[in-house]
Amino acid sequence: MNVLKVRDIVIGEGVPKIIVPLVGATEQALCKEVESLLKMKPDMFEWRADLYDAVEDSTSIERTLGVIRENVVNTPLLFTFRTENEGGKKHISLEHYREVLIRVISSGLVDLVDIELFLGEGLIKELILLAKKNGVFVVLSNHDFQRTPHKEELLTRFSKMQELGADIAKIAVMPNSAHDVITLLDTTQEIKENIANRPFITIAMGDKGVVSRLTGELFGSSATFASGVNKSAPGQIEISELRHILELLHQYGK
Ligand SMILES: O=C1C[C@@](O)(C(=O)O)C[C@@H](O)[C@@H]1O
Repeated sequence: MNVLKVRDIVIGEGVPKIIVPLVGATEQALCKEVESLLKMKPDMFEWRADLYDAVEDSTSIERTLGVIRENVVNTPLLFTFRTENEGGKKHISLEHYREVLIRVISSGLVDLVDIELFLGEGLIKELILLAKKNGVFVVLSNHDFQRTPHKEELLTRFSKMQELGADIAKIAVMPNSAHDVITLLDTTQEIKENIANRPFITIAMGDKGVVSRLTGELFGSSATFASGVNKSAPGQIEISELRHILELLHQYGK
């Protein structure tokens, strides 16, 4: 599998990289959050801009993004506007989503952007092209907060993400049983062995899925989301606990 180098972080080899979401609603809250989380040395920050109060104002988003960029220093920064359909907190028109993403990608302030697979091929292709021009990596993502689709469906979605040119493909599902967690892990293993030619992330969310956030090195998922000041999705665990378990599993997985 090819690795992806983002600043000083190599994604796709060794211990899965820890991504911490920034969930503050104001610039001030976000600055405080970055200040306290930097001490925990995450591998990457994700700004969940759908949780930001002034989300309707793309000028304000860009300004705050500039402040976050300055504060995270050299830590890679992922910009995510999660739509309501896939677990986001605010309703946003497709038009506004496009405007925000174009602005963010062109700003020179982020290393990666999240784009949802189900937003439609036209928009995805346009944004990926712009991202490539601007040297921004693309995480193509898909989330199901209700259930775990069957393995064939997950593999189809994953292949589509690679085909569209994702630098990282990411799938998060909700398990309703232990069997669903096994489906996610089995799919992950299959992707690693037979499909992936670049790093990818899989997650089973919620309490039942916690094991999937810990075992990426064994099954193939290259990064995992920890909770920072707050969780941005169910099942995230705290960064130092997560790091301890990842390193423990790394020792025994060699
Ligand atoms: O896509 C993801 C993964 C996630 O949903 C999780 O389950 O950890 C958390 C989100 O912040 C992020 O955008």
